[in-house]
Amino acid sequence: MKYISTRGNAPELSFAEAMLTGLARDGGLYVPKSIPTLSQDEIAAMAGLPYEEIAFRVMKPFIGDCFTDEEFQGIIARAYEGFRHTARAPLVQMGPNHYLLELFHGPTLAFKDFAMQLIGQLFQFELERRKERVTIVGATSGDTGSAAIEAFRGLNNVDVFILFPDGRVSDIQRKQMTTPADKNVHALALEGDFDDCQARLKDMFNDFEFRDGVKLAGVNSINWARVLAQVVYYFSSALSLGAPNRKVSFTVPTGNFGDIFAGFIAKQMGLPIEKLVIATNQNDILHRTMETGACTKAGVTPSISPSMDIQVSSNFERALFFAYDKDGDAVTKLMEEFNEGSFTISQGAMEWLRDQFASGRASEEETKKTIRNEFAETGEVLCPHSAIGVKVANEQLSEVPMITLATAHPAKFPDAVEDAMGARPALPPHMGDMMEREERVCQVPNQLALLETLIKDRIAAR
Ligand SMILES: Cc1ncc(COP(=O)(O)O)c(C=O)c1O
Ligand SMILES: N[C@@H](CCOP(=O)(O)O)C(=O)O
Repeated sequence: MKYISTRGNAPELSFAEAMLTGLARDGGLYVPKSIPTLSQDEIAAMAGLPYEEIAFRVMKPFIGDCFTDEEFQGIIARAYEGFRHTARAPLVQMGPNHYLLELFHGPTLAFKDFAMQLIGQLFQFELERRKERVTIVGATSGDTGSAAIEAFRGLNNVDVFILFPDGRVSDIQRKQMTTPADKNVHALALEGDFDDCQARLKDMFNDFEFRDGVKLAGVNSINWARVLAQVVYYFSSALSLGAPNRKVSFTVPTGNFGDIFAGFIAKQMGLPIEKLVIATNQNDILHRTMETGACTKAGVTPSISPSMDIQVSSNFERALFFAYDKDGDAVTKLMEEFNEGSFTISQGAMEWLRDQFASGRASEEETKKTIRNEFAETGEVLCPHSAIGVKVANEQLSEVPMITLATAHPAKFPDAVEDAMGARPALPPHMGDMMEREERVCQVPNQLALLETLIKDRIAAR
């Protein structure tokens, strides 16, 4: 199994190499050269199996010979043993044909734990085997950062630096990133928004002297291994509702497009998915693009769903690569135009995208109303991101069962939830004292050179 860049101008890599590399050296994102498929019988045979076994069968075709079966099964077992729900990703019925996939039972209460716990184990295994160390730099709008810190804290062969937008994450998200005392964890509050954090991260990858000097690695969904781990719960949830003999649809609260792209991969592998619905908040560049064919930056407006406050949606590039028939030059050109503010998608590519994805958006008021109404009608307390999914899913319901991804625990966003429904969701007991814990954070300007110097100095001081 080989991986190629969406910009067509970087070396082909194995799974392990692509995982440790992060962003391709031509600025693109790694994707599998061809997407492996599972037969309907192979999918049917997974019904009723534990999550870990489904994970093994779904991901194995993508890893080539990088790990033996025994090694990979051990890695998966260790990744999910800390989850607080035996099903790992349980389904809850919201209506006659609508289900919620609860993805917040991992250690940091967000769907990011599914991938981050796995790549934490994969990195440890691979770095020990190679006797190497790396510097992880991550950009976060709140959840990726906390999940990455939890997965990599305390490791000797990894330093983890997390850039988050100062003042634009929830208090709990900030505390999750700034309170771990481990010496290898560095929380950096950047002056700017998430797009600035992600842009500086990509700049660091494109500065080869810095990249090679610190042995830079990435754990955002630019890293293919992140996307792969997220493919699994599309299978596990669809199987619970009768796949492959019954089709299902998914609605996915979307920001950086990683989670819904994982759904696209599940479909390409043979999982019978009727619809994949992109749900955005008021920062609705993806919804506008799907409607008009023009992808135009409009600046980020802070919302009550801060983890989705994104305009430069990294993984959309992976979708474009497939929409343009794997033409790396065409993708490079679009991305260059986007750097200037906007690009227009060709009619053929747009038809392909509309065939693969539907879309919708939720305003701030609609999000709050959904939290309030769903609690009254079903008893389920939704986080604002999940509520956006539910609002958009409700507009797309049909005779095919709809699964909406609940991407975070409501207690990560207590102010927004309380404002919407008048009650404050409680944190699980292991995080009950979170607000009293002491913080360690460094405020940083949005300047590449200063950030690189800070990272190099911190590593040298270790
Ligand atoms: C809670 C939550 N929901 C939804 C999203 C959007 O996911 P993606 O970026 O994979 O589209 C994120 C972060 O990206 C998130 O943290
Ligand atoms: N919402 C994310 C943004 C980063 O997304 P990623 O999936 O590319 O890591 C966050 O919470 O940080």
